[in-house]
Amino acid sequence: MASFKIEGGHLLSGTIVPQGAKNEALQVICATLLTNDEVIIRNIPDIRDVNNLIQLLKDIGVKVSKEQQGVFHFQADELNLDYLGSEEFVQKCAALRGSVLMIGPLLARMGKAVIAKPGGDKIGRRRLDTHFLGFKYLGADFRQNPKTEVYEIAAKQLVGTYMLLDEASVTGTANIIMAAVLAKGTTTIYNAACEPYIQQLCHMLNRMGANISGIGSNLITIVGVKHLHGTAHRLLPDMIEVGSFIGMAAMVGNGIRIKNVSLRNLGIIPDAFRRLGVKIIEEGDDLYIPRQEHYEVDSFIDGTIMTLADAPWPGLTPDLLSVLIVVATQARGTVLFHQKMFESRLFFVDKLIDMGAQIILCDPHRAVVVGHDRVNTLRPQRMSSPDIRAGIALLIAAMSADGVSQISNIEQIDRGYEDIEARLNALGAHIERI
Ligand SMILES: CC(=O)N[C@H]1[C@@H](OP(=O)(O)OP(=O)(O)OC[C@H]2O[C@@H](n3ccc(=O)[nH]c3=O)[C@H](O)[C@@H]2O)O[C@H](CO)[C@@H](O)[C@@H]1O
Ligand SMILES: C=C(OP(=O)(O)O)C(=O)O
Repeated sequence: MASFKIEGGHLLSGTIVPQGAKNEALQVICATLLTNDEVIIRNIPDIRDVNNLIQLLKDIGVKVSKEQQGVFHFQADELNLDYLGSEEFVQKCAALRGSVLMIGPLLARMGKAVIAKPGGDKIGRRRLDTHFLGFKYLGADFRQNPKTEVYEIAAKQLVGTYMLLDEASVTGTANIIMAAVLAKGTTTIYNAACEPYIQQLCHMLNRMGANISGIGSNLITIVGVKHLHGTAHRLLPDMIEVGSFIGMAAMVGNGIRIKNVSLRNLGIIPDAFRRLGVKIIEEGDDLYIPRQEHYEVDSFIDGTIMTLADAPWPGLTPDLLSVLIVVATQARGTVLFHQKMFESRLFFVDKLIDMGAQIILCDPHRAVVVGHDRVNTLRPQRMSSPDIRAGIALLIAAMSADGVSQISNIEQIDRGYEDIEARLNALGAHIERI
């Protein structure tokens, strides 16, 4: 298990370029399974989750070649069907949540998929009901082995239909769309998730010959086609990384420019930081975050205490609440965070409390942060990263602390942030991988 040793108290300045979006990458890489032709994807981040998924695709016979940093060619013209059912493949899938996104394309193309309960963050129960209910609507047969937690899905012919999803699941929606593009007839998905990740997937599929409309809304219509062909696709900048850098710039920045953020795809993210009082200047498609001597939490119009809560897109993504919490620890004022979607994502605040933050964890879903207004800086600590976003939040907290901190289990951070210590050290951070 690797660790970061962080010498805090250094101000960061300069320009940082966000990597390609992890969650989009996981979807569109799986979508390459839908055609015999070559698909080229650009701006692929060099991170653990994406690299593990690419390896899984190679294992099942997809030809993958790297043209240059971030540019990969995929060709799924000869898949190894026997390996798909093997114990080894099923176990490898279990290590990576993104592997679940292979089910839709495999079902559409091969008529069957076998997958173990996927891994990912330890952030509470993460059911897959929406995925399987969607496949069932399309006529698939679903079986679960309760002992091995292996799921088997099979269908001779998927047939389009109307479906109302039980919740707007991000990967669930992507999976159902990928299954429906080659189904017979028309599929209508209501209560669909509509994150930029999903929009990008739909645009790519349409360029491959699919017929998807309603992109960007929660009502998606897919007219099935007989086959898809190759295309080229470029990933958007990772909006969660952009948000993480805004948080970092607010806490320890001395003027930070985040380049080419694709502002119109950030949705409400910059405004969530602005509600904590963080000044963000939009310059073309860049964000410039000046040094924040002080920042003051907004209140609601009626004067009541600010609440920041997650919600399905275009609401605030749950993936940024951990970073927003760290930023709030040094704001002037009080804010209530309500993490509605996940059950265990707030427990990491214990570590911030150990660092001297004033936080009341009301219950697993709600935490009140009373900001220090920079009067007291956080204290250095030894801690472990429970999940990817808590990991980056703790890294930001450690960079702001006066002294040397250590964060273990940084493999969680590596799941989603490319070469993070080198990129932050280039701005003036003092982070060492040990
Ligand atoms: C690989 C990937 O893309 N992962 C993202 C994806 O995970 P993933 O697609 O697995 O997450 P889901 O959207 O399925 O659900 C996330 C959680 O939110 C709950 N839920 C979901 C929708 C809803 O309307 N109400 C509700 O309460 C679910 O029960 C679950 O506990 O979306 C999550 C929610 O944005 C993000 O945190 C993950 O980073
Ligand atoms: C929860 C996340 O990832 P995953 O869904 O892959 O666990 C995340 O990216 O914040």
